[in-house]
Amino acid sequence: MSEKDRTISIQGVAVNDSEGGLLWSFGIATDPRIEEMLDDEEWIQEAIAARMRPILLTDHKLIAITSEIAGGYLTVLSDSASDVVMNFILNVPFAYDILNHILTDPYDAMAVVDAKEKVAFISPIHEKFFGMHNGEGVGKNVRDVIENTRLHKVVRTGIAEVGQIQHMQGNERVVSRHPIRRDGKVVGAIGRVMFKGPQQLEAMSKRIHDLESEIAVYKKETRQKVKGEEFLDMIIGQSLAIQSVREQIRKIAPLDIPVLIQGESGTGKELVAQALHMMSARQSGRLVTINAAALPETLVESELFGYEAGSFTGADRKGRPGKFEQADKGTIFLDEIGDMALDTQSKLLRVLQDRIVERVGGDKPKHVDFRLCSATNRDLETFVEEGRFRLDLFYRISPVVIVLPGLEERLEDIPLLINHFAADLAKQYNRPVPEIDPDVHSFLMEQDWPGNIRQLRHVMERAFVFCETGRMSVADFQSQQASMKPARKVASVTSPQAKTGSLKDNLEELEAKLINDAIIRFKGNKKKAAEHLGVSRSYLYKKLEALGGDPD
Ligand SMILES: Nc1ncnc2c1ncn2[C@@H]1O[C@H](COP(=O)(O)OP(=O)(O)OP(=O)(O)O)[C@@H](O)[C@H]1O
Repeated sequence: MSEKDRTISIQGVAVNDSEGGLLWSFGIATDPRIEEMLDDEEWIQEAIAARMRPILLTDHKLIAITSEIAGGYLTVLSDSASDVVMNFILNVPFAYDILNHILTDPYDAMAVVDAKEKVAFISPIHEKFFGMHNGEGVGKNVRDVIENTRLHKVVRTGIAEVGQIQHMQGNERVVSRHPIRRDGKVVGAIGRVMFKGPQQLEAMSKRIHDLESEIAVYKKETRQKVKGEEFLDMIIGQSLAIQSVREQIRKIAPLDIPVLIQGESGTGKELVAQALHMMSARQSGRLVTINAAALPETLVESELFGYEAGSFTGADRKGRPGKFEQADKGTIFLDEIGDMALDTQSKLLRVLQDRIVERVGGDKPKHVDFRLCSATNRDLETFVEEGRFRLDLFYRISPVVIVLPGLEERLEDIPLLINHFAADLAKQYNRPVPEIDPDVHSFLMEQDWPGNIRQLRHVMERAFVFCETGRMSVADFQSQQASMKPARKVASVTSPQAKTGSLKDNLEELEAKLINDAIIRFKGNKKKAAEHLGVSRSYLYKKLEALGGDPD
């Protein structure tokens, strides 16, 4: 503050004798209203006690500071600052003491600079901290007094800096710096530094850090859960059987244990594998699918383990990671594992035991971290008995087994599935969602579904594509009846010719008939026949083989 400012703010002075009588007044203190106040001993005693007293006149707001002097009292009257300051002094009888506390608080030091960046005030504790004696810093440029200060910058920019860390005397301190304005103009800046014990600060910062990490973990878990639940919701159905499947997935997914998914073709094994992956902690890794039935024997090793550059003719110049490497930190989904050649089974077993892969043509074994999920529509136990599947591999892949029900075990889910596919197909073909006649539900619930949900989807798709009215009726499905004979009626037609009365024999016979019809209808084209039946090609080949037909 300049000399000029200082004289301007003092508006008047008065001297009282020791009895409280007014002896002399100067400036605004000569105003009769003020003189009357000052001439009152009680008022003087109260002013002494409070150290600061407000004087509110209609045209003036003043602050009186009264001190004892030899033989009487001296009162200095100055202009009040803002209304807030005035209210503070008016309402807090110990306002002076608070100001004194703020200026001398040993845990919360203060420094004030003027517009010329000179130190106008610095708390005694702060001065001591910098090894200066009382008053030594005042009047000096703040940069020469406070290490790493930015108060001069705050004076220049007028921008506050709150909660920053300042390195001083080998310590990290939390500081806040604020510009101070009068009539909109920056007249100085105030800096405050927390001098709390370093242990307290460290403990506080550690606690904040711990809480932040905890929150991050919860956030990640919630995100994973929400994302995972979306995949679980994709498994449509409210039957007890499908509810139990969803419950098993929920329980098993977070555990890093191998899972075997068993179920007929088209029952949703791949959907389950996706949900298991997305509901596990590995969801940000990849879900890599290997179709074991389609693995060409000559390329098994390079497919599964990858290869190094130039390891065989036709190999990629840079080399390529195999499926296991791609699944590192993720999940490997071995689909149709029952159809895996015995030789390949041994190779697979080695990786499952050691979790180490070596690229073809390479010499650097690599550890891979994956969760194993396998699926089959085969009866693996029988395969093991027949020597077509390794027992040790069977144990490795099946600590937990999820068995998916065939569609005939949950016919009550058909209406839900129909609605789901209708909405899905409408999206896929960019058409409005069709209305569905209620008797479509009962009609489709009466059919036989050897190809399960995949077959139901195909049937829906064909009907949807040809339905031009925006309303699907039974007629839209009747044309496809060759591929979905009514289960109950067919059973009664075929039972007289069946070898025995058992359901299994009847179903096998019916299946053989349907396959035969499809092969005839598509003039031996197995791809089309499999599509029409809603089964995978490999399933059709196996069936033809079993029926003694020519799979090729
Ligand atoms: N519960 C279900 N809800 C909705 N769609 C399903 C459901 N189950 C299967 N699907 C759908 O049926 C089709 C076949 O499912 P998926 O490929 O998962 O069967 P799969 O058991 O793996 O068959 P395959 O053994 O022939 O490979 C997919 O289009 C899938 O989205």
